Amino acid sequence: MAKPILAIDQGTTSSRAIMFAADGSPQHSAQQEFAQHFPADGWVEHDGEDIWQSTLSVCREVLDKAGISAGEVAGIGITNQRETTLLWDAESGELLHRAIVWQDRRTAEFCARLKADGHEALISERTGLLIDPYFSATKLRWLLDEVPDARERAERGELRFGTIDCFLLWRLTGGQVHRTDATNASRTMLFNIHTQQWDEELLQLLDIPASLLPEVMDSAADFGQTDASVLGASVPVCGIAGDQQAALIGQACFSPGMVKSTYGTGCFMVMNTGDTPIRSQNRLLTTVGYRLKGQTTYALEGSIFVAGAAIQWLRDGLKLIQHAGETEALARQAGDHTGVYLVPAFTGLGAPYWDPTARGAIFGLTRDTGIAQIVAAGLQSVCFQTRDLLDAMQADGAQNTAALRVDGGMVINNWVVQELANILGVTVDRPQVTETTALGAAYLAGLQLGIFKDLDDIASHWACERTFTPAMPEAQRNALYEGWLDAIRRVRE
Ligand SMILES: Nc1ncnc2c1ncn2[C@@H]1O[C@H](COP(=O)(O)OP(=O)(O)O)[C@@H](O)[C@H]1O
Ligand SMILES: O=P(O)(O)OC[C@H](O)CO
Repeated sequence: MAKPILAIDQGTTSSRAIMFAADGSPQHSAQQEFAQHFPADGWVEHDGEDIWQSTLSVCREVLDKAGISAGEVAGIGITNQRETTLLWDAESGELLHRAIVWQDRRTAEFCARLKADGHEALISERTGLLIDPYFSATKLRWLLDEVPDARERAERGELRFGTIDCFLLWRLTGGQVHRTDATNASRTMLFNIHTQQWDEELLQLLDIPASLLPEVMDSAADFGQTDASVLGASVPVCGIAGDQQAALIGQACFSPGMVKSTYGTGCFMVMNTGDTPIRSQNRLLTTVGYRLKGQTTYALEGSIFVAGAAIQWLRDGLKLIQHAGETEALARQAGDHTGVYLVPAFTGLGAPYWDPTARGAIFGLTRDTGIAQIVAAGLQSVCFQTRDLLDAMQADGAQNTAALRVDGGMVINNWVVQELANILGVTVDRPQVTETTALGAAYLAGLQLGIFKDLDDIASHWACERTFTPAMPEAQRNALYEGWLDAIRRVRE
């Protein structure tokens, strides 16, 4: 029997490892949360050592649970929170600063200056992105400017930059391999998605020394062998993709027009657009969906910064609930027309608004409003934000959005998924395996290892667990959504 595949899913709030059998079924998993640091308004950091230690520990735990040694694993696939930026010393591996997380807005002013100086057209054309603090480039520049001696050391070639995949690969290989894949590179705002190379002109514009950057590989490739001392044996790392692209693969969205939406800390809707990098007219991102055998498949993406994070805030900030799981029953109690809207713009608004200065608000409170109504509004905000994205995608010409494939930690909540179908007015399919991010990483590794023949072979493994069909009159759907748009207008004033 073919050996299993170990998938590492390094997410925003936790690190996970899942052992997949050679047929793609999940066998064992381990998960560890780690600390979030909020040193100033709009700043979000992770300790790179926490990321590394939690990843190592879940890998060891999952090997233990499976009762096998690392030598019995066919290969490793890595998927990761994207854009989050680290800088380390090439010799000692010492990190120069905590990771600046994708949600972090500290470079908003610098981004505004880049826009005012008229650089957006060039950056968009080359990278498919918009100028926003979300992407790695301005975070890296901030590190070079603010960490003592960093720029001088970078110019002497002593430092390495990496997104989380790249950092984990570096550590797993004992500091031997400095590589990333095309999906992660496409989120840096330094990578030319047409030529599939780091863009010299953008490096100059942003004052980033090229020696910092990793080699960019296909998403299924021989990235390197782990150092035997790390997991107890040397294992090949043969798949890497950013988590939203990995979910696209795990959801088998391989034909142009197929869309998936993942609900974790944030929400990311990604549509396969085939070999054409479609330029959005509605402030969506053009990005690399996956690159296999040198062939790039592009995608259109809508990124929302706060989805499950709103539920965490209800739990940890407002202390209205003790566990995310309680929200489903509360939302059912809330009643249909509460008129309460929660806009979770804690770190600004992502697609399609891209407003780093907006902040959150709750509207429509009355004496009848209680915990249930606020919780329901928190869950609904995720559905309304998805509607913003779907409308933008359809305005960009998306034809085939009759069914949306969903996954991520939030979709366990049946109320949310039903409400999503209601507010979108489209069918929503929830697959049997909702850990599609890790599954996508396992598929990539499996492709490289020859465990899966091709994308058709992978697609044949996708199975729907439940279909949610819209059950709300159109007039009600539109009236509810109008209320949301009004709330958005008010947080942006
Ligand atoms: N039953 C639930 N209802 C609503 N939200 C939930 C539920 N269970 C988990 N969540 C939310 O899902 C998120 C976790 O999803 P996950 O995919 O693990 O996130 P990430 O990969 O970003 O760390 C958390 O923000 C949590 O609040
Ligand atoms: O950790 P997640 O699942 O919320 O995903 C984070 C995204 O990759 C950020 O772009």
